Amino acid sequence: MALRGVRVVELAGLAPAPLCGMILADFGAQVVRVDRTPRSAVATDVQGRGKRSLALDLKRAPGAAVLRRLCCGADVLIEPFRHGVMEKLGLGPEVLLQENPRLIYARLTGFGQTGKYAKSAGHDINYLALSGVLSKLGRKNENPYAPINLLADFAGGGVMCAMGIITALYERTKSGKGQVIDASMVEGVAYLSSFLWKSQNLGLWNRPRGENLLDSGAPFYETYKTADGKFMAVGAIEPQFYEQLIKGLGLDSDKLPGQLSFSDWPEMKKKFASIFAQKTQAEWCSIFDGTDACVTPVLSFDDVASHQHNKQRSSFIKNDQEETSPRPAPLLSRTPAVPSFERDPFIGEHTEEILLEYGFTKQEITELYSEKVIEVSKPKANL
Ligand SMILES: C[C@H](CCC[C@@H](C)[C@H]1CC[C@H]2[C@@H]3[C@H](O)C[C@@H]4C[C@H](O)CC[C@]4(C)[C@H]3C[C@H](O)[C@]12C)C(=O)SCCNC(=O)CCNC(=O)[C@H](O)C(C)(C)COP(=O)(O)OP(=O)(O)OC[C@H]1O[C@@H](n2cnc3c(N)ncnc32)[C@H](O)[C@@H]1OP(=O)(O)O
Repeated sequence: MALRGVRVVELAGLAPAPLCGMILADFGAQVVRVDRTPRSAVATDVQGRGKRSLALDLKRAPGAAVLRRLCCGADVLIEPFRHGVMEKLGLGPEVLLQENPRLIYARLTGFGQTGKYAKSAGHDINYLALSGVLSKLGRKNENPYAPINLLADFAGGGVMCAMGIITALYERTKSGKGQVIDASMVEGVAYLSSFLWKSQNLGLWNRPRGENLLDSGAPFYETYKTADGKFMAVGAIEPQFYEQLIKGLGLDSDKLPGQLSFSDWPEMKKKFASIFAQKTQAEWCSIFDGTDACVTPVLSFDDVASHQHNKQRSSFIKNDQEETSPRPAPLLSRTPAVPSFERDPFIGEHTEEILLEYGFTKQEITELYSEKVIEVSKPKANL
């Protein structure tokens, strides 16, 4: 796998950092998740695939010292706390990079390491709001709408941070040096929205929210309910594809207003909606599959893995617990990701083996354990 041999220490966090660690693990990195003690706490990381867990109390000086030693032997540290937390623990970048100048110290936060909000709490919706992107999302005459926590937490956060780490790893092959990554989700999601900024002069966004080409204003870029209560997604932007949509709907384009006649869009939406409501999703699929009309079913999580196209590409996988999830993307031809099929780790499940691997002696481990700096958890037998 592409990242084989890369050693990552991920400090347990809420949602974005766990995705970042999981991506690196899927592509072959050895990811150690540092969980809090006590180990009786339930892991909140549902993206623990391929990781091992070490339970360590960072608030105690010997615990912080353990992390410093781990970072001496690691390539990457991912920390998900607000600015100042690591410094307070004596684990700031100036300390860790001095001890290991090759370390890539990734700081994945909402607001970044500097600025008015650097020390404030926040969540996806707040980062999305501050990036300007949230103001663009939502239907006509409705409040801005945050599409789950996908955009800031995961796209602008976890994925962007993984990109930063891989870029820094590549740069290190030339310089031999690590560096600090200040991955702010506000900036990550703003960067992700570059197209919106760069396309402003094209007139794509001149109208109020929900009345533009790609923000649910256009009838040919919309979802429509079918006779069986399901939905179809329509993305027929280019005129040649729009023509196929019109044909599939059984309409005659000579009798319709022009595709880009904004004032007719609300009426056209009503027309399309009433036609889509006359057939089931399966019936619409049989009409549009194999055409270039850019019309696809809106699949539920129940249906997605068994859809023929996804099945043909094995886009979804089942782990040993029979849980379905998306296969890592993108597909690399020679060195594809090989996700673990095992269950996620329990908190502290691998404490001892990780410490041994990072050069701690049995004696040291016993002392850390008796001082309650680390915790060790053995999975219970399934009786
Ligand atoms: C919208 C999403 C969030 C969705 C998350 C949900 C999926 C989950 C949220 C709540 C979960 C539920 C809940 O936990 C209850 C149940 C628990 C059960 O176990 C499972 C079921 C639950 C129902 C559970 C289910 C789900 O998991 C939830 C519903 C987001 O937007 S996530 C993005 C958030 N933002 C960031 O990550 C940006 C950077 N981080 C921050 O800004 C802050 O960390 C944040 C998120 C605001 C939290 O602030 P907080 O004050 O809590 O933390 P920090 O200031 O960062 O400081 C951390 C402190 O912890 C100490 N520490 C860390 N590690 C250790 C250690 N190993 N040992 C000792 N101490 C440690 C550290 O020193 C800091 O201490 P101080 O505060 O004293 O400095």
